[in-house]
Amino acid sequence: MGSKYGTIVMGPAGAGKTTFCSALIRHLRNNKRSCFYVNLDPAAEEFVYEPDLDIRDLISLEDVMEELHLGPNGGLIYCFEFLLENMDFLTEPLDDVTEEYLIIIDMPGQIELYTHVPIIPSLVKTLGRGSLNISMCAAYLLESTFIVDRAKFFAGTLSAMSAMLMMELPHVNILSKMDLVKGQVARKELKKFIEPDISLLQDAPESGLVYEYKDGVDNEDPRNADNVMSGDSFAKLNRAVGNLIDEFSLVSFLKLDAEDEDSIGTVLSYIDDATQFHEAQEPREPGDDLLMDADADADMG
Ligand SMILES: Nc1nc2c(ncn2[C@@H]2O[C@H](COP(=O)(O)OP(=O)(O)OP(=O)(O)O)[C@@H](O)[C@H]2O)c(=O)[nH]1
Repeated sequence: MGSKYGTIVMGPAGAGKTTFCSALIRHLRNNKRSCFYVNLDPAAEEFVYEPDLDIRDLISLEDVMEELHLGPNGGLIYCFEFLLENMDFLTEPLDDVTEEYLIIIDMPGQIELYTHVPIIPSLVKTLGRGSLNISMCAAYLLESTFIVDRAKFFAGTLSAMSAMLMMELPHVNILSKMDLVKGQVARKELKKFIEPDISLLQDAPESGLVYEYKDGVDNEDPRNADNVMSGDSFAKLNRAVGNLIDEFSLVSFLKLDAEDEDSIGTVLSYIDDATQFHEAQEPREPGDDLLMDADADADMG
């Protein structure tokens, strides 16, 4: 177990990452806990709480785009490659952070940074290794308004899973901006998204299916369709994706409303569990293990 604790806050653009970081910092301060806030978004603009460490002091996306004539995504990848070559910028200040701090790392919204290229996974490995040895957990935010469109919601769930696979970290999934769907969706309906219920995907209307036939062919025969997928294949694909999510039963979401202290507190307690911060604070009494074994035996019996 590491003697430093941290969370890396990820998720698609606009999911509410920076707002969540601010809410988390506010909550930690209210509860007399310390935190060390790291901004790794080289295109970030404004912060409620000034970062303790900011990638923009090393490199700015604007400069990279201007000087190297790169677009925003290529520029971002360049910034992270530059950071990886200059890891002292990150590791030296973090070396001095002590165990009572929660290190909060605010990431950019381009999900390809964690799902397509191994840049962030290798950065995370560096932080978790060696003298730093930070016990990390990923906090992955998905916007709750996605649930109005099931396909979009499940695509978002897949991106969360993809990040889980790439990062190989304890992972907390969060549905952000819950205030925007509160009162709009019945509690029972919402539950099917919190613990993704794949029947939602199977029941999805097969809208969007297009059959296009070439001229002069038998239009009754789907094999002559010039494109896309038949209704059957589409339903089959949905089923396969649904089963994949279902078998990966680790995917469930915590509800977050950045203005609601209780929801922040709940998310924080999951982060503390995932980083094993809780465990380090509450050392077990000798004999606890025996008690647990006895309980387990009783349950088995
Ligand atoms: N209603 C509501 N709005 C929120 C909440 N959290 C964030 N927002 C809004 O969502 C927008 C995006 O929030 P950010 O925190 O900037 O999102 P981000 O994920 O950091 O964005 P990028 O860094 O650009 O990827 C802002 O207008 C926020 O005010 C929330 O809990 N409720």
